[in-house]
Formats: sequence, C-alpha cells, structure tokens
Amino acid sequence: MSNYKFFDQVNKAFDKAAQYSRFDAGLLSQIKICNSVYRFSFPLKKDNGDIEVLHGWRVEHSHHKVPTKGGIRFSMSVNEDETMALAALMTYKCAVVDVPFGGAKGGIRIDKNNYSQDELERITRRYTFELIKKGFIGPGLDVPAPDYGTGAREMGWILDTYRQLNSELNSEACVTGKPIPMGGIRGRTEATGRGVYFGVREACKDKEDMKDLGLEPGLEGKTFVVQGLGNVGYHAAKYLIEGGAKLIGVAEYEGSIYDKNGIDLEKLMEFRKDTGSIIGFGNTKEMEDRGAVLEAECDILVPAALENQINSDNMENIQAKIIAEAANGPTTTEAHDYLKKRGALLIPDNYLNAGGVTVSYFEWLKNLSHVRFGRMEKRAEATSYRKILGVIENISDRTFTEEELEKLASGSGEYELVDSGLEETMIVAYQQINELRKKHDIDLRTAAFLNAIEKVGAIYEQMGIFP
Ligand SMILES: NC(=O)c1ccc[n+]([C@@H]2O[C@H](COP(=O)([O-])OP(=O)(O)OC[C@H]3O[C@@H](n4cnc5c(N)ncnc54)[C@H](O)[C@@H]3O)[C@@H](O)[C@H]2O)c1
Repeated sequence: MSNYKFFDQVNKAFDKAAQYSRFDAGLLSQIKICNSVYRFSFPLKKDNGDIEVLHGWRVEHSHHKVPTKGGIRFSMSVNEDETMALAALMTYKCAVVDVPFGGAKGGIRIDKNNYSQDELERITRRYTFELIKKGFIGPGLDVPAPDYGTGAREMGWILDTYRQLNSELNSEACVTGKPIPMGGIRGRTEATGRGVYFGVREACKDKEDMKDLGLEPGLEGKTFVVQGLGNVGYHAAKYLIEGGAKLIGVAEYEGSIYDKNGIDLEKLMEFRKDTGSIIGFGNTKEMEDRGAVLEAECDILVPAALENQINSDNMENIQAKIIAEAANGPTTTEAHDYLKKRGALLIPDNYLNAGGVTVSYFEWLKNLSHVRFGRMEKRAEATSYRKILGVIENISDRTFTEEELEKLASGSGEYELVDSGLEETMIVAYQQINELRKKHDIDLRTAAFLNAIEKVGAIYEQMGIFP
C-alpha cells in the first residue's frame, strides 16, 4: 500500500464522472487542480525544553467560491498528497450540498497522543500564525474547522490566536466548530455523524435498492459495524442506533470487538474512557486484529477513521451490503469497483460526511451577522435571524411554517433550527445524486462527482478568466 496516492484516487473518480458532463478538457482541469498549496515547517519547544521541528500544510483547492473551507487534521498520515486530496473532496462536497465555499484542507503531521495539552496549544497557535502570515485564514479567505485529531478546543485556540493579530468585526467567522461561548453553534459537534445517519436513512428508504440487496426498506433492525469511535464514528453510531439499527462490531486503534446480540454504545464509551481500550468490554468477542471486524457479516459498514481502509487486501472479505463512507476516502478505487460489482451499495464520502460543513456554514453565517441564535429580543437580531432562516430554506428547499418561525425566532430553538436545516440538506442532496445515478445508470460516487462538476463548472464558465 506504500504507493497509495489519495489525490490520484479522487481525480480518477472525477474523470469517471466528467465523461457525463458537458465541459471541455481545459475547464475540467481548471476544476481539478489545487489552486494554492502551502507547505511549511516550524519549531516546537517541548515541555522538557527540547526543540522538535514539525511539518504542516494548508491547501486551497478551488477559489471558484470564497472563502475556502476545510478541516485541520492532526495525524501521522498528513502529507501533501493527503491534504490535496482532502481539499479537493471539500470542493465537491460543498457543491453537492449547495454550500457556497471552495474546498480547502490543512494538517500537521503529528500523533497528538505524544504531546501534552500545553504543547498542543503551542502547536495549534503557531500553525495558525503561519496561516495568518501567508493569508491562508480569514472570514472571507479560508475558514478551517475540526477534522481527524482536532475538535472544538483547537478551534478555540485558532480563533484566539487570529484575534490577537486581527481586529476586524467578524473575526469570529475565521474558524468554525468552535466552543459555543466563543461563537460556536449548537449541533456542530454531532453534525457530521448526524448527517451520516440522515444519509444512510435516505439510502435505506429506496425500496428497489433494498430489494436488490435482499434487505427490507428502512433502518429498523439493520446490523452495522463502525470503524473509529471518534467524533464522526461515535455520533453516526449513536443516531443509527436511535434510528433502529443494531451496532454489532467496533474497530478502534487498539483492536476490534464483535457481539451479534448488540453492543451498548454508551457503556462501551464509558468503558473505553476508564480502561483506555474497547478490548474486554461486556460479552464482546475480541477479534484477531483491529481491521478484522470490517470483514464481519453485517448489513452496513461505517468506516469513520481514515482513508484507504477498504482496499485490495481486504475487499474480497468485506461482507457488508452497504458501505457508508463516514470517513474521507476510506475505499480505494479498486475496492470500490470490486464491491460495486458484487452488488454492494456504496454511499460516497463527498455526500455522506457533508453534514459537518453544512452546519459549519450555519455557524459562519451566524458569526458574520453577529447574531445570537436563541433568544432574539432585539429587532435587528430577529431580522438577521430571519435572513439566516431564509438561507437555510434556500439551500435545503425547506419551508418553515409561521408557527415554527415564531418558535425559532423567540425561543431557544438553535439546535432545532440547525438540525432541521441539516436534515433537509442531506435529503435534498441524496435525491439529487440518486436521480443522476438513475438517469445515467452510474454509481452514487460518480453521480455525486457529476453533480459537483456541473455546479462548479457552471460557475467557472460564467466567471471567465482573469485577466
Ligand atoms: N470531524 C468532522 O466534522 C469531519 C467532517 C467530515 C469528515 N470527517 C472525516 O471523518 C473521519 C474521522 O474524523 P473524526 O473527526 O471523527 O476524527 P477523530 O479524531 O475524532 O476520530 C477518529 C477515530 O478513529 C480511530 N482510529 C484511528 N485509526 C484507526 C484504525 N486503524 N482503526 C480503527 N480506528 C482507528 C481513532 O482512535 C479515533 O477514535 C476522517 O476521515 C475525517 O476526515 C470528519
């Protein structure tokens, strides 16, 4: 797997879809290319006084819309190829859910478990400073968010660092996924996993697809396995269980466990917090290695860790009927084609995990208008709030009733507002890609790419070329 090239994989999927578009080769390569790639190194003074040099990246894939938007990853897997691939996926993902941002991504090649909290704060602040120096962050330029290995805490440090060096009114909008008191929005933490749930639920409603898979329509009673119990995996699992599905297998860093009678997710999370591992939980059976449970018999497999997890080494052993790509790029091109051929339904990453950026968009809008969602005593705030509701209606085809509007504009309805916007967005986007898939007799990934290419291409076409 050492010759694995993630950006090539994204571009292969793009090329497959581009055949169905009306754009010429020049415009297609303009969509595909990464507009700006920034690689930098900086020193960290460790708690013990040692100096360590760290390597970071920020890639802005597409400036057809600004700001660009995408998470920041702390992982040993971070490199230029991965960051470019993830930035490109962000462009296509935003287009699929009609969120008006170009794609971006960033990361630092570290294992966060090897650093103290103080060290992580220094790393995050220095990384932010490097982005500020080069104009790779700002409410109208490029807006980071959490990704693998980062969360609200890191986003708070990013905002604070940005604010020390910029006094603009809307500085809160320079990053999303922040803690609520720092301008975050209710529902962002769980948004990606919740979006995964909405997406899987939509896919399971399709009677024809379910019949082809030998499954009943609906989520009720479907068994699933999740890889990665982090932000996305935990929340996806939580809402899938609430929706009637049964968790029967979990893969984490330390190994994998299986119990066909079902696994209690909350108790497992507590157990892992206490013991540092999922191994030994309840009546679960420990599997021989951490990837083994991906091959277990189940209806739905939810990879929610990193890319390249379902590949030529294990594809022939994967038994799941539905692969729900909560992570970015978990399935290689070869494995995708193999699984599709044997009749599996793959719900692609560039649709399925778009819930995070959708709610980040709501957070960014909230920060830009300096509006406090929830209690809206002031007329001006209520007006801005209505505007935001209008935007949500626009992107999601959702119409709020007068009663709902009253409740949202006067009560503590931020979470409900965000959640209904997210739900409608995921439903509408699924319908769009499913229609394209049926029209051209293509798979869902190709349909999602085609949907994005059509939208981004139309913008480039209208924009012309400067000078
Ligand atoms: N956080 C977001 O809002 C967001 C949005 C869109 C996409 N994603 C994608 O979702 C994936 C997960 O991101 P996250 O934010 O949940 O990260 P996270 O750091 O919160 O969680 C990842 C989890 O995966 C586990 N893990 C790592 N390697 C593993 C392995 N080989 N087997 C099993 N488990 C393993 C880690 O221990 C951790 O618990 C990434 O691909 C990310 O790009 C995240």
